[in-house]
Amino acid sequence: TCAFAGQKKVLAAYEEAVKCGYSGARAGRLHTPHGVFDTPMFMPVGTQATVKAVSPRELKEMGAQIILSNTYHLYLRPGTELVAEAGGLHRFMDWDGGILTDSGGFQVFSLGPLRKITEEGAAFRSHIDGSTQFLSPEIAIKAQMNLGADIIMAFDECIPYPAEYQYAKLSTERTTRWAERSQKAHTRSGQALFAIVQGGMYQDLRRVSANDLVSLDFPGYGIGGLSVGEPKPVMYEMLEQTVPLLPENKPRYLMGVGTPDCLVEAVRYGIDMFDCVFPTRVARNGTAMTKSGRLVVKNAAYAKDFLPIDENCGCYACQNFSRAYIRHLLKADEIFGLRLTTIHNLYFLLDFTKKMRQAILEDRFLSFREEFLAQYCK
Ligand SMILES: Nc1ccc2nc(N)nc(O)c2c1
Ligand SMILES: [Zn+2]
Repeated sequence: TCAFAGQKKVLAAYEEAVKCGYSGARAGRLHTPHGVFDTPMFMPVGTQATVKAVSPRELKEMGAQIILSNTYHLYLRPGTELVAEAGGLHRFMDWDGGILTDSGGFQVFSLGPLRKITEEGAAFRSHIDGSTQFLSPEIAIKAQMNLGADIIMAFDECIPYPAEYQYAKLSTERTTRWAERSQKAHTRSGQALFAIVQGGMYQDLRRVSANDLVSLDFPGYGIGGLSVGEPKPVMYEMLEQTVPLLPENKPRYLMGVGTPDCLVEAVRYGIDMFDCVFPTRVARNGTAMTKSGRLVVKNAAYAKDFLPIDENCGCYACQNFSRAYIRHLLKADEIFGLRLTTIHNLYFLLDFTKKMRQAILEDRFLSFREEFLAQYCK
């Protein structure tokens, strides 16, 4: 194992514990006002100030450290001033762990039906009431300061896939100018602002974006514009181009990823943080995640299967209930069924990142990756 390299800096400081093997994989610790958290880490998504179908107490029990919320949604409803009056997002949703808020960049482009992007910002129609709305770096940062998350994101444009080179170039350059405006608008101490690398699927634009943002000196870096429909090998190629340009002593956050096979590849390239709606979303249509792939517990095959989803899983669902019972609940549209599949899927990913961290610390990450990928069918 390589030597320890850590330097303590204020907020979202990244203390690299161990770098191993011939991969970029590393195990670190992220310092925030709400605690010190282990990486690699998976962050459950709580878009509207709740991780759908589970309580903060259950999240704590399953080992969640930092959870995500979305500025776009909370800005539209109930409003970020209201959350500030309630004492901030931690108080509002009774979560005393870490919170990271996304800036709205992605949601505007994926949710807002009508949108117009200018140098100033993005005009869009609210998906709730169709009203005309506008987000800019200044508005998005002010909203995130109101919410009071430990880590907030610069306002960016998530470039759609595919995109013409020229469009990707102009958009990436604008995202860098927006990052600078985000930095200037960010006046709340005790809160870390991460920039977001863009560049589409173009190696040179990815490198320019990373270099420009690193020279603006942020405490951490998101990698955006990926997991937007591109083939996985293309995503990995963009990681290979981008991650080595980001400072070793700062956290790297791959946004919107993902499935376990993507996580283990991204960790190999040196990613520390992940978020994805996938585990909670597929849980709600009765799909459970296992180390051998997906198990659609709603299928008739499990009607009389009295084993748990996964016999080796330590989660509340697998410790107490059978596939037959969970299938029955899902078929009967019982809310508890969704809760059990959600609890299992979140526990599975949180436990998976813990296993990757352990493998890195014991300098056996590359063999861990091999074994996992051999068993996991995509
Ligand atoms: N795949 C994703 C997911 C979330 C994102 N959020 C922001 N702000 N920007 C992106 O490019 C994202 C990409
Ligand atoms: Zn389980």
